[in-house]
Amino acid sequence: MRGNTLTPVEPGSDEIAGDPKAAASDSISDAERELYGGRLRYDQSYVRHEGPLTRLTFGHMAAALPHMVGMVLRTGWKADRRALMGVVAAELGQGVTAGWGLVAVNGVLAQLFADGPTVDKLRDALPSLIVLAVVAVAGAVLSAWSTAMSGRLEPQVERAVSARYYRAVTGVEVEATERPEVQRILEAGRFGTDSARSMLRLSVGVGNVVIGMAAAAVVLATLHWALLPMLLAIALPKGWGAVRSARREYLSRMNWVDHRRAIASLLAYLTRPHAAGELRVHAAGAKLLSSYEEMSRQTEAEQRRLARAQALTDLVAGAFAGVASLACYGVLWWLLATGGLPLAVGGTAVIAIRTSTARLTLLVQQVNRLYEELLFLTDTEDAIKVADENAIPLAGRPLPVPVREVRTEAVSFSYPGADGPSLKGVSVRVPRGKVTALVGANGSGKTTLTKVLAGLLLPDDGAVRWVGESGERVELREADRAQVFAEVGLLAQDFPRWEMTAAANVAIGIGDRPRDMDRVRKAAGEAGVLELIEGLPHGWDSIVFKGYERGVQLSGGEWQKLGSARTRYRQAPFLLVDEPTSALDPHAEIAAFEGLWSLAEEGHAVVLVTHRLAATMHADHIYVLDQGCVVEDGTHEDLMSRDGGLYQGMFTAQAAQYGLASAPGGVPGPRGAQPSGHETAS
Ligand SMILES: Nc1ncnc2c1ncn2[C@@H]1O[C@H](COP(=O)(O)OP(=O)(O)OP(=O)(O)O)[C@@H](O)[C@H]1O
Repeated sequence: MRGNTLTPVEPGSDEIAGDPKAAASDSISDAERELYGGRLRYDQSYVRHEGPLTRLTFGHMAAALPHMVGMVLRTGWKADRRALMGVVAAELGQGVTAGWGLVAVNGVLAQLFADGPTVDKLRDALPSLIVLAVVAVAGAVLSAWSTAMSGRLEPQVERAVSARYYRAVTGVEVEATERPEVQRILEAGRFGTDSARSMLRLSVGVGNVVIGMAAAAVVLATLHWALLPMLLAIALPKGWGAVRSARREYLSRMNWVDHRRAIASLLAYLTRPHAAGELRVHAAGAKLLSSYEEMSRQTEAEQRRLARAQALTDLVAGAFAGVASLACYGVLWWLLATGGLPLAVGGTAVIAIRTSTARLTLLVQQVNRLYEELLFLTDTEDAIKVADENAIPLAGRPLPVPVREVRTEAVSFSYPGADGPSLKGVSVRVPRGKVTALVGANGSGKTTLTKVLAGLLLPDDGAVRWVGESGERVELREADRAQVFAEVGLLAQDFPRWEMTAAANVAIGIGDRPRDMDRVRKAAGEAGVLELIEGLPHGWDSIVFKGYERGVQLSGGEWQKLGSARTRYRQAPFLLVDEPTSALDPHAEIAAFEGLWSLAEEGHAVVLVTHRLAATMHADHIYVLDQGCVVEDGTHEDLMSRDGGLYQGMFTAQAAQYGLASAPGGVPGPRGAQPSGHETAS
């Protein structure tokens, strides 16, 4: 199969917003099919029926524009009101100077067309000429002031909108982020965060031109009423063209979002260190590059389509504006010929119409961009709204102090869009001072259960109770979630590897609270990574990603130790660790398990998810999950005594790899661990 063939999809299946030409570039490439299993376009029904289209009508836009400009101005007001007032004053001033300029031009022309000797006419025109010079200087000063103030204001507005968006998005319930319709809206909002900045610049530009044109319109209207409709007749076709082009551009961008993201990710893989081996040895690099070229050709076809359509729209708008200009000059001719307009006023009108037409072209370009940015900013506003609707509640019932244990009672949970539940009627107890192990086959629901215990996922059915010393309890749904999170330390299977210093990678375990380097070192020591970090040329200031000036590369196991140090540094009472030793060497693994047991002895609750059953032998209580259900639970001894039990089968199979199948007790446990030193938590 050749790499660059494009197959058209079924006719009519993908026309965008009733634009049949959109179908021309909507084809599927072999690369899309091979790497992504089908056509990569933003969800068609969304583009066609939901949010974007409903707001693409001219009326909706006209109504939304003042609202959005108002929002941007309010953001600017909050960020830096002096700069905003400076910009507005400078723009208003420029409009006024433009109006004065025209009045002065009219004065000069009136003097020049008057009767009398030229020297006298020039002398009489001098005051108007001086006004013209002052107006020009004032215009230049005001323009420079506006540039300086906008430069100060724009980044602040962008920061404010971005921070608002990302704050809202990071506060959304994890379950909601799994819902495709929410995910889509949140993702679309990302593209509008810098639109606020552009909108401010464009609003200022549009404001400037509009004020200039309004001044010209006032001057023209006072010269002769008929001149004003002429100006409007030239403006209308260009305005129509601008809105049409912006709509087309926006729809195209929305429709190609997934495609563009996929291309960006293909290129990102080519330079990622962790992919370097396969890129070369498996020749994956060649495949990615050819796919990139093939998919880029598709976007180029789309760009060509847009450029052709834009050219056609410009042509039509230009033709209508040209006809309007001709008519305009015809009326002017007629007025001058019939004596309805003095010659000097005719001259001023010609200058006003010419400068207004030039401004109009600028206005059209700016409104075009403003309209497009407005659509993206509306997406961001929608995303913030949806994020707020699905936000983790900020308040709730306080947890008991201290919490003695967390319980799930007949908890069921299905991921949005999944075929079936990942947890079915699961009841477990996680007491402080004990190690509770979750075991089971891949996909049996262990990680999902830890997310429920952490308060990240709210169950569909059943209850999660946080229980205090004297039995008082708070259910997760009504609990103050910030307090729940404060109780929990996570070491997830795919824990984040922050592209920052080693110190930051540990200290981020307590969020934005002040860093305590003594405790960072202590946590690193307990996780077995202190010597390594302190032996690096830049020690704790080493950036644990190669490519930076102080960058270093850590091995998988070293990263796991750093992740473990982060969780320890957090010092949360409930520790949820998911496969914490998968990359560790045998000695490090034993040390890591020992560490977990000593944490339990200090009073922490440890939830251990692992496939290493030699470690679970010494857990206080073991829950065995199978297809989302707890099918067995008890101590290792209890579970091993169940002939034909799932745990017994798994343990025996693993032990057999070491030739120890017949002697379960003979599998080496963590050094120094107390096999039966913990009470059973059932
Ligand atoms: N984000 C998700 N969206 C939809 N389904 C999911 C999601 N995460 C997990 N699942 C499904 O839920 C089930 C349980 O997954 P979970 O990750 O809890 O299993 P696990 O026991 O931790 O597996 P493993 O041992 O492989 O880590 C699986 O069938 C999985 O496909």
